[in-house]
Amino acid sequence: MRIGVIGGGAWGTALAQVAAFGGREVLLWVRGATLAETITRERSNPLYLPGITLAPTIRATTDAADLDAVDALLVVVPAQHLGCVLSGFAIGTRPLVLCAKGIEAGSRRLMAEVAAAIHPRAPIAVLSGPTFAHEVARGLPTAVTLACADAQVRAALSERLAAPHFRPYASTDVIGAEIGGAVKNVLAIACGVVEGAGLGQNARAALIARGFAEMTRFGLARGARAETLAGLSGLGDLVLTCSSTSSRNFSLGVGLGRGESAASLLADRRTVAEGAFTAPVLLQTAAEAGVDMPVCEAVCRLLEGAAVAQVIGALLARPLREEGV
Ligand SMILES: NC(=O)c1ccc[n+]([C@@H]2O[C@H](COP(=O)([O-])OP(=O)(O)OC[C@H]3O[C@@H](n4cnc5c(N)ncnc54)[C@H](O)[C@@H]3O)[C@@H](O)[C@H]2O)c1
Ligand SMILES: O=P(O)(O)OC[C@H](O)CO
Repeated sequence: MRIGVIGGGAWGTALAQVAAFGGREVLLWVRGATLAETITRERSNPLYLPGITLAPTIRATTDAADLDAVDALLVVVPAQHLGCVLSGFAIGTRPLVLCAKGIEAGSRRLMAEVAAAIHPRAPIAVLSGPTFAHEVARGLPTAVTLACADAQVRAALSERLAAPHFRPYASTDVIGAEIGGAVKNVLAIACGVVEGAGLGQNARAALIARGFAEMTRFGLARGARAETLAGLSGLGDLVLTCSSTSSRNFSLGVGLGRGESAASLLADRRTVAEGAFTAPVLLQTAAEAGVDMPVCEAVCRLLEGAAVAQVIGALLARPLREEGV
């Protein structure tokens, strides 16, 4: 199976490195001609994944038609651009492996819904889990959820993408895998706020646990399975992203917690902090489904400019309730 990767940010480049394991050829579509040339000639992506020497079998292109020659495509562009980018490719019946974590603003659709509307004949898979790109690219051990409804496609993709340091766990729960990845980014911002505001480790652990309850409530309401939400793409990724400044979402939260404005923190960013875009649309979708998500709502208020002390005070002043989802 020849693999193509759409998107030359940190994660697309790291996944190209995984797919190139063992000398297999990989074609990586990126947006800029200079970046494409640097990746192919110098075997590095200094813009998005500095310090990593890429496999010699990775070739980059800016021409969507070049990807007509591959058998399956990993789609690794930010969630808000996925629809627009995918419209530029002819996919037919080839599998699309969606690797972005988010919900499309406006349409309120998950990535699989966006992709299926544009390429209805393509089998859809979702790859998600606790995966900092720079660790994966360095060959450090990583496990992910690979969800796809089609058993044959799922098995073929799992086998093709597995490497000694990269272990896909197969699932049929595409919605569950998507929801874990989208919601954890919002919760990671909340945990960053706790860090930035100096609220302590107890508060961070409480946020992870109550945030997971929110993720589970929302996921179950959307048809996700509880075991997927408790797996790599849900709880696993939540724990990773809520614990480390390597996370762009957590770092954004740290800035908010220190009292910096969302506008200044997001201005001129080259890299994406998906939670900032997912938070408002997640809240709208949750309200529509009658699901209460107080932590995610607090993140929305902070992104809109509310004061940290006020938002934290309101969260803590909610009526006492029984524990559980
Ligand atoms: N970086 C990671 O560790 C990691 C791990 C797992 C999943 N992800 C997810 O992968 C997705 C891509 O993130 P990333 O980290 O590779 O990106 P990045 O932050 O490294 O780079 C930004 C990317 O966005 C692209 N971009 C910017 N504006 C665009 C536009 N108008 N149209 C199309 N593309 C545009 C850039 O070309 C670049 O590829 C996100 O959904 C992210 O949550 C990232
Ligand atoms: O840097 P973040 O916050 O986008 O997190 C990257 C990955 O999603 C971690 O699994």
